Amino acid sequence: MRHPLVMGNWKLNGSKHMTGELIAGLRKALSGIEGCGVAIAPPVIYLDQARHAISGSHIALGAQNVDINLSGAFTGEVSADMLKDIGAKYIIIGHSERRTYHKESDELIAKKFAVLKQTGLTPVLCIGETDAENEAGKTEEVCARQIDAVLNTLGAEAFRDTVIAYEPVWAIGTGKSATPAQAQAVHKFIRQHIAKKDAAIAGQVIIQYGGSVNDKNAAELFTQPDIDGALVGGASLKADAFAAIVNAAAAAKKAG
Ligand SMILES: O=C[C@H](O)COP(=O)(O)O
Repeated sequence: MRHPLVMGNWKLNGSKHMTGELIAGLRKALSGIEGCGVAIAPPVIYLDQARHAISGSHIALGAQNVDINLSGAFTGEVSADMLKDIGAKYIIIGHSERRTYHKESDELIAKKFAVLKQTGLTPVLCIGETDAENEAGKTEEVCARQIDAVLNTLGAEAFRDTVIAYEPVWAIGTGKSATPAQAQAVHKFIRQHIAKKDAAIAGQVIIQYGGSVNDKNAAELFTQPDIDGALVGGASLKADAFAAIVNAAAAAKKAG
């Protein structure tokens, strides 16, 4: 039975002070929450501090990127082995900011997915269409292509115990979230697309929604049957807002 996962992607934000304060606030606000997984992905330089700060809590550690190589002459990169060593579990790959600013291709992202699986880490595969693609009615085509890069190279089994984050690019950081109905339609399409290869795998994969999720709109998004939590950017930088989103996911799980 799959469960919701709410994950905070801090992106390029934070400091030693902020990491300590935010995690202390989260621990307080999230104590006793059940039925919803929680993870945070601070910048890589704060992972070790964050690992100590979340120790003994239900908050899992995540990271925002990984290299396809495990070691060697790859200046500036961070490997899956290193992320595992530092205690990270959920690793975001294919975020639209990396696809856009770092020109990451579907093929490269599929390789990242593979190295994470080999290392025993959990990929959080971000997919989603741009505004222009949405306007052109290409949402399903784009999402299918981004999933197929993994499906066609690693097979449906690779999606066991993994996470997909549907993040329409036009909704990220804009304050303009997809409506619950819009998001549900795409999430259903994603699950059905994987189910064409393996229904059991499709049924257990966690499909998060991401894109301007906040403490006001989260509850309604989580009433949708194929939305399993959220990948949260801006609102994950405030303990109260992030905790409210986690609470909404836990309440939705309890209700239904
Ligand atoms: O990874 C998170 C997403 O990019 C969403 O960011 P946002 O919540 O600031 O729109």
